[in-house]
Amino acid sequence: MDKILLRKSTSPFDVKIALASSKSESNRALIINALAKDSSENLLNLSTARDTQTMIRLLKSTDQTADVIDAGTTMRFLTAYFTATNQNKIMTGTPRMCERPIGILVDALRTLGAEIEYLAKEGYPPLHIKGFAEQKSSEVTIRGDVSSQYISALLMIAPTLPQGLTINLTCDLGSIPYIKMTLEQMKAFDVNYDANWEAKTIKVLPSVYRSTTYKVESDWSGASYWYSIVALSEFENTQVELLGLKENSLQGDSDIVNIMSHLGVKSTFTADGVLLTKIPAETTLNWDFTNCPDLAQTVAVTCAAKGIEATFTGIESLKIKETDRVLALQNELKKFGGDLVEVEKNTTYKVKSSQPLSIVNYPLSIHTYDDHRMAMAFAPLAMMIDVTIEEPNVVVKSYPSFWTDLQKIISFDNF
Ligand SMILES: O=C(O)C1=C[C@@H](OP(=O)(O)O)[C@@H](O)[C@H](O)C1
Ligand SMILES: C=C(OP(=O)(O)O)C(=O)O
Repeated sequence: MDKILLRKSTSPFDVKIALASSKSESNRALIINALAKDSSENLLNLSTARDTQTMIRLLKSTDQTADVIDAGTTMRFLTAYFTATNQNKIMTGTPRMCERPIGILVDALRTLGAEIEYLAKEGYPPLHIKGFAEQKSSEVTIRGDVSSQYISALLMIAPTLPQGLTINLTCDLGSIPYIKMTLEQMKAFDVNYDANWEAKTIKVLPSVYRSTTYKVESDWSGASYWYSIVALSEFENTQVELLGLKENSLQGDSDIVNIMSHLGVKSTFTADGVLLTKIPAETTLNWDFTNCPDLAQTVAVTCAAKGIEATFTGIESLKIKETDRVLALQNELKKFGGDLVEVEKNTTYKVKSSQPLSIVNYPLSIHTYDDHRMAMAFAPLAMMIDVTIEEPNVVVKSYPSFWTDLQKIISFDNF
């Protein structure tokens, strides 16, 4: 299936969606559980996302080469895990994965005493983890403005190191909720930490993970596409209940509740999840995505299509994700009269909107750049117009049942 044509929604809907579970929580639970030297049977509701299935496969595999495909957390978390457990492994992935930086994590692991070599370009996968004979330092200093995944990776192995670990963070921190998610999941497995966010230090003493039953929450990043669907639906009585989401979530992307309250969606928490209903939208939005970078594409498409004037900050990290998401958004928003215009170098962007949509070429066809979030962020346009999504299978990275779920509200053709 290399294209899918989504037919414009023609009626209101009232559906319940059993969302995919969070790949971020799942991948942390799997690493921590492996460090607790337990099987994964005590982990409930693990994600079916390819990123998580890849993590499960590679944790079990005895092959020397670990191919993470395009999973960033799997690459970064396993690099630290294989180091801490002194395994001789070659870490690799897709060509794009080999363009996503890992030098900051490798430098930190080398400071701790690991022997790691780059097999192609300095600072990028593929790399060869050769061993970790003895801990040379109990402290590392790393910058926190490139990817929080390096910090999460180091934190999870920290209690298993003979001297424990103190992490000193420099620069402006990004994706902090993901670091807090890591720390909370470590705590769930009985490991404590001492974090001083003012001083930007996190200390973990040598300690033992205690295996426990852990249930993964549904995925708030995946929920964001349903918020966009409700925001863009032309029918006032449309509503969607997303199952398995909690009001007090470990996931920073639960901020979508707040963002969408400005864009026309009300959230009401229920016994089973959250009910989304339509409310009037505001005309402008200013949002800093530093703590929720994965929501930026969803919100950009929603604002562009709804005619909401939006200013985005904190989206620098989008350039080093599955694709350069800033460029991908610019290219695709332009196809219906929108854009993402850089107004201050690398810091501030304005979403150009188009109301009514001004389609440059019919039929509207969205290129997805091997990025699941491009496919899912543009799919809600089907509330307003027929739209083709190219390479729709990309969604398997985080939300394999996305198209099946979408079929509950609209019809579409595969080709
Ligand atoms: O730790 C995690 O689970 C993630 C952290 C974020 O990455 P960065 O820290 O690189 O922003 C996020 O974009 C990614 O989808 C998942
Ligand atoms: C950036 C993402 O994932 P990762 O960095 O883990 O590949 C994502 O899922 O949007």
